[in-house]
Amino acid sequence: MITFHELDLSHPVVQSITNMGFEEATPIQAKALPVALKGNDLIGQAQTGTGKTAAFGIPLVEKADPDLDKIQGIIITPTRELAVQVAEELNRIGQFKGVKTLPIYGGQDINRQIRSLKKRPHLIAGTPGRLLDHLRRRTIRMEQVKIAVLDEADEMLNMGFIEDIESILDQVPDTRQTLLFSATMPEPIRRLANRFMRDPELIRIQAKEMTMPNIQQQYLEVPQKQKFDTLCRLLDIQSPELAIVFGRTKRRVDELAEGLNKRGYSAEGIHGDLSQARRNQVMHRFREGTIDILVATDVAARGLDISGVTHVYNFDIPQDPESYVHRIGRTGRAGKAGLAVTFVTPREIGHLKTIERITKKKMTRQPIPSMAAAMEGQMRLAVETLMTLVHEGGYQSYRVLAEELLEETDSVSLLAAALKIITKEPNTTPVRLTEETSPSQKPNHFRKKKSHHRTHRRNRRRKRS
Ligand SMILES: Nc1ncnc2c1ncn2[C@@H]1O[C@H](COP(=O)(O)OP(=O)(O)OP(=O)(O)O)[C@@H](O)[C@H]1O
Ligand SMILES: [Mg+2]
Repeated sequence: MITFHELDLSHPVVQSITNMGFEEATPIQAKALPVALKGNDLIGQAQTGTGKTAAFGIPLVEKADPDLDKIQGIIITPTRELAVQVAEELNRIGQFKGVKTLPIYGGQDINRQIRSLKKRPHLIAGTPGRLLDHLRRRTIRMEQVKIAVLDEADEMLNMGFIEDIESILDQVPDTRQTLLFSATMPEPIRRLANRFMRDPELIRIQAKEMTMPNIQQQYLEVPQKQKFDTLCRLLDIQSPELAIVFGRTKRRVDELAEGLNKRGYSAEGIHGDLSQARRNQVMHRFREGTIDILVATDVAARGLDISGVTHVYNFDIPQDPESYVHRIGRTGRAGKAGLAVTFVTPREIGHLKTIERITKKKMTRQPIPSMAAAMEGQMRLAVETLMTLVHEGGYQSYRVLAEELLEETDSVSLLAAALKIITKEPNTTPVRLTEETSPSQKPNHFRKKKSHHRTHRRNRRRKRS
């Protein structure tokens, strides 16, 4: 194990890392930091939730000069939410050194961004389209950029961002250092990446499986029409602290969020058709626990780090194994435990097997839970709620009333009635979902279809986020 003191970092950087509660470097950090600090290009691959952000964030902050009022590093991310999150983590790493990072993304008022840029951030985390926009307007200049990072590099290339990324990197001085990170790095992507990089060192944390061992993986074979009731029962039985439910399309996400609310769960949906203000609001409410179920398209599959996500439900089976790995990786982060449950219709079993083969990990089959099991789960939760209160106290003012009641009625009847009141009995309000098609049996089919036509790429990008 390597502590951050052994890594030759400056005092203010060590101070902020300590302040963030990091004690030891994670394996990818231990291997990538010395290479990145030395100034070499690198391709870093390690499983989800293992601290890749700090693996590039620490060198970015370490190499930035807080007294130079110029942009000195850029991080390109596939989604807006990820740009925001990466900027936040880098601001924490830079807090004592005085290195500031600004997120720049589409859907936010450009004039407001221009005003923020005038405050002279040292680092920028942004999405490709909006970064290019600022470069064209010359509101971002990159003459002083020394490090460029592509986070979730393979996803950006899948999404057809390659030309945008090339145009951005074209404007960064050739002497720059380039770092590329992702939990998944298919071979063709690595070859392609070499175009942007000089002699990159490949740093891979070798693992038997693509997924983290602390994520328990299960699947249920469920007919399409029973999926929603099954999800509700699982939620009743498992009572997740925070859960993400992934749906295939935007319509699916809207319908699922609405259906869950009808049945008394506190859920909100996020996808690329919502206004950016709304997307930010939903993420904020989920992070602080105001809602406990986030229903999402794959827009939330990459990189998002929300502590307390205990469960991931793939309501619709993901399109390809990479997407599966990233989706379930929203739980089980930083060593915590997590449970991932995937629904598969009888005709999708072949697709599930493909995912298992590529991730080199078997999912455990679970039966469809019964209504009685859901009821039992909710009763157990009621008892837990009650016992927590008993231990915590704070019900003194109810004691006299309780004693009076006990004079007239027996204690078991009283307690049983009280439990019935606090138990949320399974709700069976009818909910109808529009049918969705299954993913293609050829998991990577859309990746092979390359188009260099700009409008086409833009359309596809919009469809995916
Ligand atoms: N050395 C460390 N010690 C303890 N916690 C850490 C350490 N490094 C990072 N973390 C925490 O671990 C969590 C996951 O980190 P991060 O988001 O960087 O993972 P990632 O590898 O980028 O995952 P993904 O592939 O999903 O993007 C974060 O909450 C981060 O603050
Ligand atoms: Mg990440």
